Amino acid sequence: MNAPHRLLRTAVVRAIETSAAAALPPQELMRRAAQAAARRVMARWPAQRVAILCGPGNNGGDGAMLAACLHRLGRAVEVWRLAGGREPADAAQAWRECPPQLLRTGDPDTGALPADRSLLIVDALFGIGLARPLPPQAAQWADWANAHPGDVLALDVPSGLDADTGAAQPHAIVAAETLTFIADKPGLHTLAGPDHAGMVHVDDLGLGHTDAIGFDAPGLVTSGLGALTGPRDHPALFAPRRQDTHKGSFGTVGILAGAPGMTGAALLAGRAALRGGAGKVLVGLAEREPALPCDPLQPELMLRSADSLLDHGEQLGVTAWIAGCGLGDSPHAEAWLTHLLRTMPAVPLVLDADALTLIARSAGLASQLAARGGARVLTPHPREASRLLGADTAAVQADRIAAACEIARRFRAWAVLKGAGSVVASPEGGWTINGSGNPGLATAGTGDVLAGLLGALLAQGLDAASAVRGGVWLHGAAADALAARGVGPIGMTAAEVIDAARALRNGGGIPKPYRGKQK
Ligand SMILES: NC(=O)C1=CN([C@@H]2O[C@H](COP(=O)(O)OP(=O)(O)OC[C@H]3O[C@@H](n4cnc5c(N)ncnc54)[C@H](OP(=O)(O)O)[C@@H]3O)[C@@H](O)[C@H]2O)[C@@H](O)CC1
Ligand SMILES: Nc1ncnc2c1ncn2[C@@H]1O[C@H](COP(=O)(O)OP(=O)(O)O)[C@@H](O)[C@H]1O
Ligand SMILES: [K+]
Repeated sequence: MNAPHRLLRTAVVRAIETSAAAALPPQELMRRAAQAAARRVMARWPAQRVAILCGPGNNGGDGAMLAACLHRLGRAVEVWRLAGGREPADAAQAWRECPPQLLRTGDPDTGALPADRSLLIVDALFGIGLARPLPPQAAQWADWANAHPGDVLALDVPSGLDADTGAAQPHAIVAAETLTFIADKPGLHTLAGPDHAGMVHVDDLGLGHTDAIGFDAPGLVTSGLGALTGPRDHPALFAPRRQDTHKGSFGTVGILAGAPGMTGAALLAGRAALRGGAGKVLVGLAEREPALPCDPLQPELMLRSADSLLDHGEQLGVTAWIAGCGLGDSPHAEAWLTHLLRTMPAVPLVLDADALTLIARSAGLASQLAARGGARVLTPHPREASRLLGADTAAVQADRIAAACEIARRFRAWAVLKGAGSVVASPEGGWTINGSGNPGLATAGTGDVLAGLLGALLAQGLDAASAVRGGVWLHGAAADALAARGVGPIGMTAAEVIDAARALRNGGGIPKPYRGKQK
């Protein structure tokens, strides 16, 4: 297995920074940050004129030192320095080293600079230290940078983006690229992070792999240390199948879903489970007498009534359950879910959509869930998460990592908090952010497809961590593969995601992460 792509919350970055700085000559980390930025500018923007916008703290210090480096390399570079602020020692030294003739007074947005791709703007206004709204002058400069037709390179974090949560202030910088220092940060990959950070590059400032750095803060480690999941983290998805196998080798998925009017949700989950590789898929429709005898477009699915499936799940050999997609929240739905939670307690279970609403409003169901022995997976979108936590949706989105970890802790289950940069939290307290996916998934039915894929992977015997993290990655990567060939993001459909996921598992090329805004 590859080393994980670490994501560190600011408190952990600060702890590493402090211990590393104590062991190094003064200014050394900032010097390394500026040199890394200069290397990136030389490689990616070899001919552009460079305008560097600097803030009052050490992020501005990085910018001042970058200006000095680029000047030494013969590049045309100009620097604007935000008025006011308390100047840390490293930044003060950086300004002493910045040749004064590079410094411009006034504002950069006067029309004197070229308004085209021949100008690179570097955002060194604020990094991980911004704890207040952008001051008015910084907001004005950021508006100008965001309207610029050429690229913006953000140092460490796009100014105005919260490095921990991905929450963006009004006027926050929208960068083509972010060069982030010491380690990658979760806020660059969830919520508004991907829209503001663009492509993220990491420079560890020579501190080595962050796993190897000792930092004396165990409390920070559980909450502050996570990982970004990418294609190399999920080898179990791509394991070749043995020849000597049969349909019983790949598990049976049982699905409790699809109240009248919502049959499609059940069928999408069923098709995703089948094409996600399950040997057999049984769909128990949430109707007394299902109106649909079979799915004419997927006749391999075995349709039953919910009662029949729940009564015979054990005989039918179900190896993973999915419940909730279009299930409804009627008393019948609650009774079926109660029945299911008592059924085959060692079998893995994925709860989505209405099943989450039912769990949220019944302490009895929640404790039945926690009492089960097999893997338990909850896949809320932010609204469903808010019900599970008894908080409002804004509070969930204000710290998606904290929300996902709290759901996992409270319900003793895996939690997938969906949306751009889905957060996956384990019942043991670990968290990851999924690095695949794009707005093509913002369409009805893709959540049903995710539930189907997760159920299929669990039924096939993947361990819970591989099934949940791998399934979430696969779902997003399928959408990325579709977008890369023009099937979306606009107009992508949930059913298309299923076939793209199947192609990836069978050796289809791994798509690059989707990045929407490229000038
Ligand atoms: N230290 C190191 O070893 C290394 C650090 N590195 C770099 O340093 C960055 C972190 O630097 P930082 O801590 O100085 O914070 P930064 O992001 O520059 O912003 C805070 C500054 O802005 C000020 N300020 C905040 N809000 C404000 C407002 N609304 N309006 C006005 N002012 C406001 C705030 O003032 P204060 O709130 O403290 O009064 C403070 O002065 C990090 O992201 C990386 O780029 C790298 O060189 C690697 C080595
Ligand atoms: N902008 C986006 N970027 C990445 N993934 C997204 C985006 N919008 C939606 N998704 C993903 O699509 C799925 C939507 O699930 P959900 O909201 O439950 O849809 P539905 O209930 O219609 O099936 C989730 O996996 C979510 O993470
Ligand atoms: K910045």
